[in-house]
Amino acid sequence: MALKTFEELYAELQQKAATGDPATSRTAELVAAGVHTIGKKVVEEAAEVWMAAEHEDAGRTAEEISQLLYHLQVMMVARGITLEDVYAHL
Ligand SMILES: N=c1c2ncn([C@@H]3O[C@H](COP(=O)(O)OP(=O)(O)OP(=O)(O)O)[C@@H](O)[C@H]3O)c2ncn1[C@@H]1O[C@H](COP(=O)(O)O)[C@@H](O)[C@H]1O
Repeated sequence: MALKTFEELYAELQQKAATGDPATSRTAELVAAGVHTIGKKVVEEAAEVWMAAEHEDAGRTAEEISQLLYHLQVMMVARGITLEDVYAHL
């Protein structure tokens, strides 16, 4: 299985937000829905990471973390925040 990097996912999501069809792209659908909707997903996925870390195995926790990272990237794309904007604070 070819693994996707954080940078590759971000580039894909930028493309989906710009040209994707909300009927077939979850990213385009979320970006069209807006920051309020995306923010609720970020909080929901963060809670799922916490619950998985406390009560489930590492594999399930990793899956929830991937969903949180996805939704954080969707928020970045929706707000026009680049990877460099974030890396500058790390
Ligand atoms: N990595 C992800 C990814 N992770 C999570 N999700 C979405 O987040 C959902 C998981 O959250 P939930 O379990 O809460 O799902 P849900 O209950 O159906 O969500 P709600 O509709 O209720 O809000 C999944 O069903 C996906 O819709 C993702 N959607 C897309 N990607 C990747 O993003 C790229 C672009 O995808 P599209 O924009 O869909 O083409 C592709 O590489 C995808 O693999």
